[in-house]
Amino acid sequence: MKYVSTRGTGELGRFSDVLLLGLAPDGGLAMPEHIPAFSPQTLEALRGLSYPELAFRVMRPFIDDIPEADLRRVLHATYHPDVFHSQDITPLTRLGAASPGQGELYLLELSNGPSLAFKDVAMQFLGQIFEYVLERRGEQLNILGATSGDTGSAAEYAMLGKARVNVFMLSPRGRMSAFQQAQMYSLNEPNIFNIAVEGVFDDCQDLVKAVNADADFKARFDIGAVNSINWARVLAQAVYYFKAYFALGLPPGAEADFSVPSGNFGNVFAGFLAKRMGLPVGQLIVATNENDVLNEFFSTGVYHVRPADRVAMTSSPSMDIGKASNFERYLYLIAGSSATHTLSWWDEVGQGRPVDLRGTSHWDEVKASGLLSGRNTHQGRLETIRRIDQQCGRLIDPHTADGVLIGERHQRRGVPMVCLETALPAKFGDTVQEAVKRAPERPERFAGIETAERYFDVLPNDVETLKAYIARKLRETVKVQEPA
Ligand SMILES: Cc1ncc(COP(=O)(O)O)c(C=O)c1O
Ligand SMILES: N[C@@H](CCOP(=O)(O)O)C(=O)O
Repeated sequence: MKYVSTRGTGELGRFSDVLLLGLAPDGGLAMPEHIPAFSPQTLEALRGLSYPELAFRVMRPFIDDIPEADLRRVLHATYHPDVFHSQDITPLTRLGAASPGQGELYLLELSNGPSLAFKDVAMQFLGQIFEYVLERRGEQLNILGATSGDTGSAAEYAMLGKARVNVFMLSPRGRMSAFQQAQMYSLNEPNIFNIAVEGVFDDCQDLVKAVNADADFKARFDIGAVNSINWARVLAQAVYYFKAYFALGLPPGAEADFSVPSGNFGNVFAGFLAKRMGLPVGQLIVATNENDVLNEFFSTGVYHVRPADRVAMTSSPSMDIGKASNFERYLYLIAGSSATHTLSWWDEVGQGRPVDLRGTSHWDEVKASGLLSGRNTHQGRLETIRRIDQQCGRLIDPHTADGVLIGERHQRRGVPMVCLETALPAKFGDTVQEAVKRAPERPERFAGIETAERYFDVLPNDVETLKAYIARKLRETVKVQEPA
């Protein structure tokens, strides 16, 4: 399978190339040349497979430059019950019926991995596959990432002790939960560099893109990416939609709906990918918090990114995002894989102008694509956490609550609604406490983490300062020599 950029300047290579590349040189995102779809028979043959085998079958059409046996080995090492604390890796739990006469509500548990968020599912794969590809090529990778709280720790846990990888992780200073900050900043490892940026998540993400846009710096310092701008992240996330669908035990071809707490649009795009691959996904619900740029688009046809000073601090902080990176992949597909369209739309986005699809055939395509949306607020979040706790005996985190509430609003008679559990409540103790008047349980390994010593540097929102920092840290790191 060959990969191209959403903005169209030539081929990017095959899977291993785009894995290490992260972002395309023209600033676009890597996409497969086409999306292979399973026939109904092939799809049925996936039913009942173990997670690693299912992952192999779903990902294989996109990864044809790694020998089958090696890919299987990597996937079996990644998706191990010891890592995800469940034989099913991503178990599906029935919550009950939202209201009489409506379909059943389910929770897809994605957050039982090392960092207690859904990011682990794909990030653990990235840790393994990076190591495999870098080893084969004899190369080194310096990952530059941006986090609003969960990608950071998932990436750092996945890359801990990896000899060929360093992680530079940008986080918005003071805008993550106390647990999230402690989880990342307490790591004192030679290959991990935590950087608190004076800005919001979007500033961090823009810095990542700006560093990647400097071709000389990127090549000189082997800069790679772990955010969902990296195709491998999205691909690995598509697998759990298949797993959940088969776990529902529906008759062949019957539809299931999914509700996805959304910010950077990676998770819901992975669901859209699964749908395009032939999985009978009906509605894909894009659930946002008060930072509702995506809800605005799906309700009006206008995508208008929010400048940093208009990104609110909310009680689902990991979704405090005003620019959704993977939205570019979605619009690229909506436009029939047209890089010309994406290029002109992102030219507008780059200049702070809206992309307005109202009255166009593209808007018809959007409406036919199955994506719908809704927006939640602090009050709705608290009430949902409380209600699901009381009615179902299940404590959920604030982001998952956004997904559950908006999912319920879109429920269809007789169609199951699967709500993605994107983090565990332990990560957002204050909000959960406010909702149910008790502290969420946390795994023993995180006891008292908030009081641990913290290791991070503070940088201004400035790309040249960041590049100088990376260069200096790599010079100082004994095991990484500055390239000649
Ligand atoms: C807990 C949680 N929920 C939801 C999201 C939103 O997911 P996405 O950015 O893939 O839309 C994030 C961050 O990405 C998150 O950390
Ligand atoms: N919510 C994320 C932000 C980045 O998302 P990603 O999926 O693009 O890595 C976070 O918690 O860091």
